[in-house]
Amino acid sequence: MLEANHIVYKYEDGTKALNDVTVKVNDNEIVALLGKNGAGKSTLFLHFNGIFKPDKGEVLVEGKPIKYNNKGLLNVRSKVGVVFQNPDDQLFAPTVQEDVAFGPLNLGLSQEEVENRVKESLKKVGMSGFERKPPHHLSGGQKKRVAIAGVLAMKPKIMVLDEPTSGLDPKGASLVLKLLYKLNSEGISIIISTHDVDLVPLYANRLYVIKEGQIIKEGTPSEVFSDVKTIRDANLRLPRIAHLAEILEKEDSIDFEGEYPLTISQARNQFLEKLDL
Ligand SMILES: Nc1ncnc2c1ncn2[C@@H]1O[C@H](COP(=O)(O)OP(=O)(O)OP(=O)(O)O)[C@@H](O)[C@H]1O
Repeated sequence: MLEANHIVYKYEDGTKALNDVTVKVNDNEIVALLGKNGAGKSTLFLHFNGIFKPDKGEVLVEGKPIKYNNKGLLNVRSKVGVVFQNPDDQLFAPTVQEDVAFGPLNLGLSQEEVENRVKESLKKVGMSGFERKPPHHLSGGQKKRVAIAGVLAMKPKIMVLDEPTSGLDPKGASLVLKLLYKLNSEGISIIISTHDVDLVPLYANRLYVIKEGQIIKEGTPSEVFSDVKTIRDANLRLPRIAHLAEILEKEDSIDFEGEYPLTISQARNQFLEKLDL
């Protein structure tokens, strides 16, 4: 569905932000890219819809390399929707309605189709009724949802979200994640960047860990978080529940056999079994 193969990218000042990065999002997957500040997550994501062109390597959408001409980029942007880390970088029209309409208008769709898409997208993100508001009058969580609506209005097959829960309170974060989960169940493949290790096991099918512009681990949440050394090496921490299991293993000799629980339900099952209750 979406592939970045051996991407190398250097900024103009000489910072080598990506050094041979290969990641893949399969059909209908939710993939998370985990990495500390400055690891290269945003730089990689800006390659996914052709905003950045790699110095080396290539990005493929539905098996075809991105073409960096106007037609090619329009084609990619109708398939791959990128939601930036900071919604203020994305929302610039005077009203929510105009903002969400911007992408579909650029696709050359009829006024009627554009209006339908705006209505449908705002409904999906729970922002109907905000059409006339200026985006800068919205809260952080509302801005994120309008930014997502703007991408949804393009009817993408793949959504790329840079830290979709950062800066949101727990309820706001949970609303956004539930929305992404729903969109995924409707057939959209998703890749998210984050350092929120507690939420990741709840939604991601597969994880990549990036450090200093290189992928240092790939696998299911359980495979990745069982590799405690790599997680710490990437300057990340274990999910709280796994950390509790790690302490119980060290201090109370409870053997989790290399597979720490990551969610409350996994913990319940494993604790009941290990503690023989
Ligand atoms: N415009 C730029 N010019 C020069 N260097 C940059 C630029 N933007 C980012 N970098 C550098 O590239 C590297 C990767 O940055 P990037 O923003 O991709 O990291 P990130 O993983 O998204 O971090 P964060 O979690 O803080 O958003 C960092 O060393 C950063 O300082």
